[in-house]
Amino acid sequence: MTNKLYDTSLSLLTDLYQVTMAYGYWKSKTAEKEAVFNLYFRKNPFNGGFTIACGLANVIGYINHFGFSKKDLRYLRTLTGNDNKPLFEAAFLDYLADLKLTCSIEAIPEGTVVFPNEPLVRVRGPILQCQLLETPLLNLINFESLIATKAARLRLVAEKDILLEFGLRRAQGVDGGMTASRAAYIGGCDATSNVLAGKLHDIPVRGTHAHSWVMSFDDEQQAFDTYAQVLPNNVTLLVDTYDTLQGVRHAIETGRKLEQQGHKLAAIRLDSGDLAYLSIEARKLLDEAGFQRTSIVASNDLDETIITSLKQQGAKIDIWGVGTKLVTAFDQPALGGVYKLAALQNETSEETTDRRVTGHRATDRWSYKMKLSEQAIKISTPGIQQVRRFQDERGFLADMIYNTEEMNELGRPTTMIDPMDFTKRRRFDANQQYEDLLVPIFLDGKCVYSLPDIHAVRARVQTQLAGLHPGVKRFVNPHIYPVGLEKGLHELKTELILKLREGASQ
Ligand SMILES: Nc1ncnc2c1ncn2[C@@H]1O[C@H](COP(=O)(O)OP(=O)(O)OP(=O)(O)O)[C@@H](O)[C@H]1O
Ligand SMILES: O=P(O)(O)OC[C@H]1O[C@H](OP(=O)(O)OP(=O)(O)O)[C@H](O)[C@@H]1O
Ligand SMILES: O=C(O)c1cccnc1
Repeated sequence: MTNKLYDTSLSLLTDLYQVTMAYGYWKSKTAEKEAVFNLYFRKNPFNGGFTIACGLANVIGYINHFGFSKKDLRYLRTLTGNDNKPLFEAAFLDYLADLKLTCSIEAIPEGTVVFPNEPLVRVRGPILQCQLLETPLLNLINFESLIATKAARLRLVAEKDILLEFGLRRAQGVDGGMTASRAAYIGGCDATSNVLAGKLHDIPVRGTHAHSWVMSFDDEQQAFDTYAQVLPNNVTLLVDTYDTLQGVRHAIETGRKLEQQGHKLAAIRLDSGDLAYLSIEARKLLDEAGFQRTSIVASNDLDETIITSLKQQGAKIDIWGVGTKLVTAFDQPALGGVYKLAALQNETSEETTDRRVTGHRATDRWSYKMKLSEQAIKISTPGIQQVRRFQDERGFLADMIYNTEEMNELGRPTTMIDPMDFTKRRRFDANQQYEDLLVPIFLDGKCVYSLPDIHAVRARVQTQLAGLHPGVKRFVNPHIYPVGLEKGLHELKTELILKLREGASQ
């Protein structure tokens, strides 16, 4: 976990504007006002049809260690405005020194398939605290979900083959590498080459050897034989340093010597050239020499498109080593998750106003909030949101976002409306099977969630993917999984948009 790596307070791991806004709330005496924020993304990455939720374990670690240390506060005290005077007054820093998070947080467990506009995390608590969490939560969830999704895509194309994550050397810094290794394993990799990730996250570690090993000997045969003598129980030989097929013959020769000593040649690795042609030819040479059980590993800038193509070409590859394009999410370097204010505790004076604004039943406690935009996709959804996933024995049918406050009053919602086209509606009858996806993680600042181990999270990804229709999982123009708003929430949102637009034009 992040905090194991950086043994220090991470509370300053945020954008300055979160601290200046926190100061603003404190100064204007609204810091304790209860707010609700939702964290969600607007588009699946890689032009795909699904996303894998990941990063919650690090969120829990971050929040459990939250607190401004003396050094943090000393640093904040040095910050100045454009008049060279301190940005924050001392009493605010004293407030931060004593600050303990009391937020209640619900989230969708790691390893769940999720879709655009669904709240992955919902934070409820004093607005100052919710605000301070925006940047770290986005940082933690966006990257890990992105990499877990990439790995899940690789797993889909690799099918039953072994998938190794080789990315550390190309990762975005130390934490990029550590976090990517964790998320890649959760998404579907079988092991990583990253030894520290193996130790900290309990991920299996695997590896072969580099060209330098071969180059450090006078000839390739000597290099292979020596490697096999030193590590007879872990022999995967990289055969492409000089001439790949000649390298395979040298590996076979080493394999024969290994067999005489009761060991086996586990695999050879191809790292350049035409991987389809070379793997087919290498397979022939190995089989003819009686090494049918020796596997072929391939690496070299692989991604899901190349692996698909290699499989279509009949490549004889059993193990895929994927680095750069996995850990850097090469074709889409960020998931665009956002964190938006969705409700604010009502005060008596606002209650009346809000009732008038929304004309809604359950607005006594909350003023619902949303961000308007010229772009429909950027309009946020108000409410204390939950996601209800309807399913049957064949898999997932649709996800309905609803307002938990409305549920208390209206009972079970049954009509779901497509947010992009309100004429598209779907009814779910009362005995339709469902699961509510967000579960309690923190209650008044106290962690109430017991984290599943990483292997269980990894297994969850596969069961979740099995619940999706194949069309949603295809890479080219995937079928769009239905996600809609519960009718009451749709109406609330529509009323609020109309009201805000009216207000803005006055
Ligand atoms: N048969 C194939 N079909 C599709 N893509 C392939 C095939 N064989 C290799 N590739 C991919 O083609 C890309 C470029 O390979 P290229 O031939 O430039 O590498 P190379 O021969 O190893 O050169 P270098 O030594 O610079 O790495 C790599 O991403 C590799 O995975
Ligand atoms: O290609 P990736 O998916 O990132 O997988 C990791 C790469 O790292 C190693 O190469 P190295 O960096 O030593 O040099 P190379 O690219 O010249 O092989 C390995 O041989 C792979 O090619
Ligand atoms: O073990 C390997 O073969 C390996 C590890 C990291 C990067 N490339 C290859």
